[in-house]
Amino acid sequence: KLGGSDFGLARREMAEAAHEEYLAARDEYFEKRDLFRRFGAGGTCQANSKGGMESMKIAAVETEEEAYGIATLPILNGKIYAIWSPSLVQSALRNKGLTFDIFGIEFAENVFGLNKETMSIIRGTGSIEESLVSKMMEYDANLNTLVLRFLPNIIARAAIRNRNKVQEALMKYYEAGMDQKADVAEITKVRAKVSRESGVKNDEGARLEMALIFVATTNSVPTAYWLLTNIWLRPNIVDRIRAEVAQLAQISNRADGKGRDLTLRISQLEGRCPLLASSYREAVRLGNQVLGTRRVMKDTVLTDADGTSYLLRAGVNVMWSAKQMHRAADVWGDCSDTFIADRFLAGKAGGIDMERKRRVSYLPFGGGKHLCPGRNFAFAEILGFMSALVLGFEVVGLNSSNVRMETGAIGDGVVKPPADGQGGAITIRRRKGWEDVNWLFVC
Ligand code: HEM
Repeated sequence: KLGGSDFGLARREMAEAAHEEYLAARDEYFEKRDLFRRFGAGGTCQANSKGGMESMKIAAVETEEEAYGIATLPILNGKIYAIWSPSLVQSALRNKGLTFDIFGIEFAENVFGLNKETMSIIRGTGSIEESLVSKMMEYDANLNTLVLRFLPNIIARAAIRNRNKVQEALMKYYEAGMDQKADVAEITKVRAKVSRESGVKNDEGARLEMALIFVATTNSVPTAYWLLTNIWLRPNIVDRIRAEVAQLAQISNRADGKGRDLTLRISQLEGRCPLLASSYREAVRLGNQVLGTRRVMKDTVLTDADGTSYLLRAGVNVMWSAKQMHRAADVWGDCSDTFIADRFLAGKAGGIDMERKRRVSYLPFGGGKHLCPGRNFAFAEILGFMSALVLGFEVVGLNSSNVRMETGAIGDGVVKPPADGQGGAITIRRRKGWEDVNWLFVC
């Protein structure tokens, strides 16, 4: 049965198997390299410093230096480069010879159903109704069926049906020119203006704008879920964060006599609510399982922190796993799989070296040219939401056995919680004495 939760399960199993294979390939590689090294015959992945060899070629390995951080993995008829050295990933992110554009463009064509004309413009140039929210979420849940590009009308029916509903609503919106009204967010206005000026037709522009809704929600919503559940499973953390947020709340009686206004200044959250900010970074660290991807556009040399250089051949894809980097025990400690709310508080890393290692290994928002432009917005919306929740609401019925972070499905950036209500129901209600509060957020 290719649909619904069975398909979701199969995708998770595929992703788990892929992750296991990735780790097994890395271990096998380390093991073989040590063997080669012992016999003095060569390694499976050769540093480039002695003559510009492609990584993975057998050649003499003379030194007993640290394990190489990259290797070639055979895949179907080709190969990919898999990187597990955090500093080499950083080097890949900064390098202009590697790009994500190609994948982004292919992804947009498939999953937003754009026509050839719009795609050629993109290649050349380089408020939703309540009911549409669930359509968007169903689309997101079934997105991977579309990404497969295999018989989409059969296996991606749910994704296409929900995509159509959202896009029809967007078309009405853009065709009526509502995006240019005074109270519309600047990002919406500017994007629509740019796409019109580039020659994208209104209906296609509307299809394309689904991308903004997609990128703005697909990772933020599950991240908010992992933050909420992990905080509320620890009552003492709720109390401590509540105390942090309470000192920022500016409360005044409303002029119309209808309760009180409570204003929270988002720009103060980072500096004055350190435990809340640390909990957010910890939820991001654990929930983010993104597979970073780049295409090597021309032969490119990457250099690792130890000075080892590798030649990467044009046309090959490069991948790395944020999950592996975010959970490496030598960086995050033995409890690297556990949520520790104060892990990111100043001075908790255990010295400057560890702090540096953590910084290099923390890649939830990618980097380089494609560094997520929504990361500060995500911080503001998730911490704003959470600070109001912790101050004025209580969460009832959360059960730790229902909060299960499994391996994400292929294509997931942030792993989604169990679907179809399998994570159990909870109730969110106003705290006593906070029923009359109207929440205001300013930057
Ligand atoms: C916790 C929330 C979020 C996470 C974990 C996240 C993560 C990411 C990652 C990993 C990338 C790819 C970067 C790379 O390959 O180097 C990305 C790209 C992107 N994100 Fe986010 N993101 C989040 C929230 C948002 C929000 C709220 C928006 C918009 C409002 C957004 C807009 C984008 C866009 C437009 C790109 C493409 C950038 C490009 O290709 O140049 N993201 N994000």
